Amino acid sequence: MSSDPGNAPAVVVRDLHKHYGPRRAVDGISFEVPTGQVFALLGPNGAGKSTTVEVLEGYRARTSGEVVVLGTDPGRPTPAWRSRIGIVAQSTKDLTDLTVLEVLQQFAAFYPDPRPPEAVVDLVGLADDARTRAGALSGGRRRRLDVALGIIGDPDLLFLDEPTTGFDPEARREFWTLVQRLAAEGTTILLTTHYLDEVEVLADALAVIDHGRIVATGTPATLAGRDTAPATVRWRDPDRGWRSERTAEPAAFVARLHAGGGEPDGLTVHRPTLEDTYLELLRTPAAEVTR
Ligand SMILES: Nc1ncnc2c1ncn2[C@@H]1O[C@H](COP(=O)(O)OP(=O)(O)OP(=O)(O)O)[C@@H](O)[C@H]1O
Repeated sequence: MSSDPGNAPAVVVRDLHKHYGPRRAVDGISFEVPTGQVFALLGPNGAGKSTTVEVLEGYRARTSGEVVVLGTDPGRPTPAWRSRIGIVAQSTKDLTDLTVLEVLQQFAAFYPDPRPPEAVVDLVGLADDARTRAGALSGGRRRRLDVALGIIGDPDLLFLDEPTTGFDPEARREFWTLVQRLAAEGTTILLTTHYLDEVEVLADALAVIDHGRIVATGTPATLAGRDTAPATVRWRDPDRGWRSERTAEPAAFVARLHAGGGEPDGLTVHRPTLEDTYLELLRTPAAEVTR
């Protein structure tokens, strides 16, 4: 039996490598996911996110490194351990002629302590489609069924791999609310995504991964020092047209501007957004990034 004290991190990754022949898909990454947190792995196509997650899920052998997930090495998964994790993968599962509710009832039978299927149907917003054939669902609603299948076993740790790709804006917001509910109930969530707004809304912490390496870790608000980065003040000078100034003290600068000529025309104060910071991290050679 593996040890899993309550305050231990849900996930520990130390110097993980995964090579496909000469390709270093994951090239020495380390991070921890504290129990109860929503942690995002963010990175461009081919960065190594899915490979990392598949190793953590116990579906891909690693080349080297230490990995502990819910107290267990996923390289040696047990049925009891599997029942404690939920997976919503990128590709949708083959669906049968069964209805949404029947599919969930069937999957619930695989777990020792599942959530009630009817409650899961409600939770993911599929109540109207409970008796729809699963194969007849639209793309977005099919994705909700994927999420339902991921949580039917009432997992302690849920992997969400690019969960909202293909969602319309309303469906994304509803999905975010669902993730927030699961997190509030204590589910630890590891999310991979390309969407910066999704990270900003959902993640307690994140790691940016590029070319198989982590180039920055932090919270969405403070990643790579963006909260203390200089601001850019922009305004239109009546004589000289549009002006801009980068300053660490934007309030003092705007006060001086105001004292010199009243209310500045077209005034904006801009600090780097998460997207600005992320794109800058990907432009910066790995050796120059402060971790
Ligand atoms: N089975 C495999 N055999 C060989 N190379 C692979 C295999 N799976 C992934 N790769 C390569 O490993 C690298 C990382 O891929 P991975 O799918 O982990 O990235 P990702 O960050 O999840 O990308 P995406 O956002 O596109 O899903 C890529 O260069 C990819 O081509």
